[in-house]
Amino acid sequence: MPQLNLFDTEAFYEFPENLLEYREHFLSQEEADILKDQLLTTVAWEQRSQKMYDKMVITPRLTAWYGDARSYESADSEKPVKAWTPELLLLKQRIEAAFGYQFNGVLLNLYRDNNDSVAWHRDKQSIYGERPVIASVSLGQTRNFDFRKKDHHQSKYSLALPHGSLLIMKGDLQEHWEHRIAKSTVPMSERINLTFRLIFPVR
Ligand SMILES: O=C(O)CCC(=O)C(=O)O
Ligand SMILES: [Fe+2]
Repeated sequence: MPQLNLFDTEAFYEFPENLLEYREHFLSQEEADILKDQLLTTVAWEQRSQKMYDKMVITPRLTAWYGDARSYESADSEKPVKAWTPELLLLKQRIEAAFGYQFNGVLLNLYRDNNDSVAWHRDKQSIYGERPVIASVSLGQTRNFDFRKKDHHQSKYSLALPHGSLLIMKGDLQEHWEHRIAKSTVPMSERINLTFRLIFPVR
């Protein structure tokens, strides 16, 4: 497994290779530049609120959902889903062709600067159970993607996700590991992350 860096050697843990697939240069520099500019200006970015320990807090990043037309009626009002744009559909099809997985929706996150983040969590919303396959494309500012074992927080991994990279999370990853993008004290420019998922009922 290339490019998996340990957070800290004391917290060493063998990261199971069957949980991740990684392509550092999935998109060329030019493709990634074009897509990033396009998404920054055309996506319907929204700032949402989420419940955290019984309080509503503003999500520290902007988000948007796009997906299959047949998913609209299943989407709750908290998560309005827009129809695929041509560039998002093309990217989805390219990942599907390269890896043989299937997706019907994508969650986009925009981290505007070093103060934007996503807290430790697991992604278990899939109707396909505990072992969803999620394909994550990163554009713009390189940020560290941190993992920790759900029931053993000292077991940590951190992976820097650069412009144009693709990370696939699969197997028991969401069952046993949490992940996050931490805030940073270092000034940073914007980063877009797209997570393609199979999340809506397929009929
Ligand atoms: O920004 C990322 O790389 C990950 C985002 C994430 O974990 C999520 O949207 O569930
Ligand atoms: Fe996530």
